[in-house]
Amino acid sequence: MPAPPGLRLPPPLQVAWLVADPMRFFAAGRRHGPVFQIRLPGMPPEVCVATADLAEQVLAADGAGGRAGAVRRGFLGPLVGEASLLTLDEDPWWRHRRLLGPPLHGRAVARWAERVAEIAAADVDRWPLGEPFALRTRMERITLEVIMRVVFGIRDAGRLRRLRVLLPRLVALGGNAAVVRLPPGPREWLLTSPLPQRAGFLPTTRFARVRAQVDAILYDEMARRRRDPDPDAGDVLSQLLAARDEAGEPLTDREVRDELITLLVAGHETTATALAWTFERLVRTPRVLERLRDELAAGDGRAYLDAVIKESLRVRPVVLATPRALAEPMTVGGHQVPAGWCVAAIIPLVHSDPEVFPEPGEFRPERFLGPDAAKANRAWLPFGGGRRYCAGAQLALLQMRVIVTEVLRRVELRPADPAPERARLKSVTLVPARSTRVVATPAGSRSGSAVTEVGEEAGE
Ligand code: HEM
Repeated sequence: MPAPPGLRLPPPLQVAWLVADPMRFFAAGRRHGPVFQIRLPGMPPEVCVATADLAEQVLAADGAGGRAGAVRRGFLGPLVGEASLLTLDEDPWWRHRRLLGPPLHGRAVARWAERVAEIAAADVDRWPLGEPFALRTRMERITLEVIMRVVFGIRDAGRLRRLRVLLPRLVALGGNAAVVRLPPGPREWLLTSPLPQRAGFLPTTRFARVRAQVDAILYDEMARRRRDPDPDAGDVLSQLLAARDEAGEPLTDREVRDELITLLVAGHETTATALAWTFERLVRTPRVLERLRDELAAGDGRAYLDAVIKESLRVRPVVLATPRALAEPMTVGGHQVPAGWCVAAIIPLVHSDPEVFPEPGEFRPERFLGPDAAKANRAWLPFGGGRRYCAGAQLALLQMRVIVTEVLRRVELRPADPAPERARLKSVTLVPARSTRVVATPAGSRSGSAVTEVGEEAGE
């Protein structure tokens, strides 16, 4: 069986192209066929696929030697640790996945709709009116607040104030190339030994200091809640402390810490970016924005709102790919892929297959409402798939429904600049290059639908 064809450029040029223009880079790979190979420096060859059927084959690797954790460990390990859903594989991963499932289930997160709406409303009320601003930054503030309050369950105002500063710093420094690209041995030495800890100018030292400050707060929260548990607290941290695995064992504090940072890293900027793209598309597609406003004002906008969110995540998916390192060889689209290589569904390519999504560049939520909705849903992969399907998808969708509704009932938005925003690569995500620059004005007399309606059905 032949190896898949691919780009012939040397790996350093491939990575330079990927960073400069991710969409053109993958479009160039796609010209070799729906299964193609890319080579990035210091990484095993990666076999990329571009259709829903092939993506299904790739995601089937999860049950057959495909390791998502092994791919992520190198760049996420220093931040999320070793006991994280993102970086674990096999049995230890499965144990964590079962313990994190219930607090993130649709029905469990639905009860947070009112809280999310309050957080969003308080933020929107502070937005500048009549002048351009970056909407993505505001969305990051809102989704960070959601993580701190409903995932970490922090109530103390002083702690919230400190974490509002520390958490974005932690994520930025933990993703800094000067920390991520170091080999594990020297990195561990720089992060933990007393000598380099005196050199405050080093990015590793700055990262280690912020990490220690955040960890101190989280471990203290855990100790308080263990001392004085609140059976009615619905936050994820409280539920994780109470959870027991099949052997009746709880997660250790270290494991809980790693999972809290995991939920922050996986859930904060991704959701903010998804919201930023939703508004970036809405303000440039007045027909859709008008219909959404009208349906929300009429009180039964849930179906159209969901279609808008799905279409936004289709046409501008936040996460680029679903890579798996292969412990066993596998066959994809008639090509043999050896053990040690990676396979990945490239989400924007799957989402722009004209067989499933005619005129794929058009922002048309009706695709998810009409007779072809079932076909569209099968090829819709913004949260990945297989066993490693996004653990926070229900929380992300709940936030998107509630926040879009709250924003539209409070302000009118228009683009600061008519040209659509390009996608820029930020780590493994695609973000709007200008951070969704918009101008807000107070909303007219129309108001949105009840937030409780939006939240109550999140478990569906
Ligand atoms: C719109 C926002 C989001 C998008 C687009 C997104 C997308 C994804 C994708 C594509 C994956 C990889 C799936 C795969 O490889 O097959 C993933 C994994 C994950 N996501 Fe999300 N995500 C979002 C929000 C969230 C939120 C809010 C949380 C939690 C608070 C979260 C937690 C996770 C975790 C823990 C994983 C790792 C799952 C595992 O490997 O078992 N995500 N997400």
